[in-house]
Amino acid sequence: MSVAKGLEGVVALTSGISSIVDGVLTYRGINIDDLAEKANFEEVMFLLWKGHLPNQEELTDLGKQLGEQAALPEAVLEQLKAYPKETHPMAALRTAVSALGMYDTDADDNSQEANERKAISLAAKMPTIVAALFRIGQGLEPVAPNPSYGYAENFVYMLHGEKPDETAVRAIDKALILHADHELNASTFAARVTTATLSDMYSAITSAIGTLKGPLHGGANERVMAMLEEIGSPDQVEKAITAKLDNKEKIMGFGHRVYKDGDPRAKHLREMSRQLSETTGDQKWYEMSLKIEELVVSKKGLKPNVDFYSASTYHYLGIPRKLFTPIFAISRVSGWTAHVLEQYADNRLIRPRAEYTGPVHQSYIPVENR
Ligand SMILES: CC(=O)SCCNC(=O)CCNC(=O)[C@H](O)C(C)(C)COP(=O)(O)OP(=O)(O)OC[C@H]1O[C@@H](n2cnc3c(N)ncnc32)[C@H](O)[C@@H]1OP(=O)(O)O
Ligand SMILES: O=C([O-])CC(=O)C(=O)O
Repeated sequence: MSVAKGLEGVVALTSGISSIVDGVLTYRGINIDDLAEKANFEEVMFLLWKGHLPNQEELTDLGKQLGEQAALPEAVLEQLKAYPKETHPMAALRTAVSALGMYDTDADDNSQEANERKAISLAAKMPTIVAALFRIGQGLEPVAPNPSYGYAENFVYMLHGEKPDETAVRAIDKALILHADHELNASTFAARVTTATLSDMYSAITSAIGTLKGPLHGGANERVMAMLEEIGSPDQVEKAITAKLDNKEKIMGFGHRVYKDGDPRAKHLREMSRQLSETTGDQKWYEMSLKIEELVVSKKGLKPNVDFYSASTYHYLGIPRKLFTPIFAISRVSGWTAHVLEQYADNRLIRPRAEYTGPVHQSYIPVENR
């Protein structure tokens, strides 16, 4: 047996959802550059789930369903208030999504129809959970969703309790589009492994959230912000990054298992960060990020991934850093659930092998002789 450590380069399954070919990312064959500029996130969710862009009637219907299903079961809302205050919102989100499964009487109905309904319900409820966790953490009452708002608009509304401004809504909407799906990344793989045992969608999404939380995956965006705050100002960048690299520390938000010549999503987030640095009049975070990019590219040949400029972008939007990875999850649940649907449609248990490297020919020794 030959081992591909980290499964690098292993093609584990076929998928018709998103592709990365020669550094170009597409959802259902549509370049994400196009989607980021022209679509809204509701269209992208529909595209991922159904395989084609919605017509106006389908889009209106999806918006209606998302609005109707955004409220949480009262018991789940009460649970959120009982979680320890210092819990990371990704841990709380993982637990809350798992709890949602217990309040869905169809949780174990794995028909296509029931799973499509659950995909919409999960996508509708995750922003409500994240916004409620944020407000509870601030000692505030959660704000109930407003079904008349669009998806990104409703999320920002539930965070702050007031009608959000258009710039913030469009920025969040675009970020959600850019994070929606990404072929067989670690959290999507986790969701598919869980699904392939014929377990339920809530279990698969719980696995995926736990996997996204890690700093080598979605958890990197929060660490990027921590690094920017730790460095403090553009004139400290060179010293701090050189020290980290000399110390063999990884620079969060750089490098990628698949993209070796740059992540196509990063340019959109870089531009969003630049624009927000101008509109807020606060250049510091964007300038620091640019300097870090220049240094890491020249010293290590590593380019920023999707997590790098999302950090300064969210910061400019007034979002606290503990919510960065939960916002990633709010977007990626669209891709995860699309992959769960695809896995059920043509399932086979996912069970690779391990090369055994432990001791051999050992005998049992009774406890009194050990
Ligand atoms: C949404 C996402 O999940 S995007 C990725 C988010 N994660 C991060 O930003 C964390 C920082 N980046 C990393 O840890 C990695 O680049 C990963 C996890 C994204 C990819 O990992 P892999 O494909 O396994 O690459 P691996 O970790 O083996 O790195 C290869 C070499 O590049 C170096 N390297 C990779 N990324 C970085 C980095 N960010 N900073 C410094 N060095 C790095 C490694 O130290 C290694 O060097 P070596 O060969 O001298 O030991
Ligand atoms: O594909 C990966 O390995 C990680 C990534 O960029 C993502 O999940 O968006």
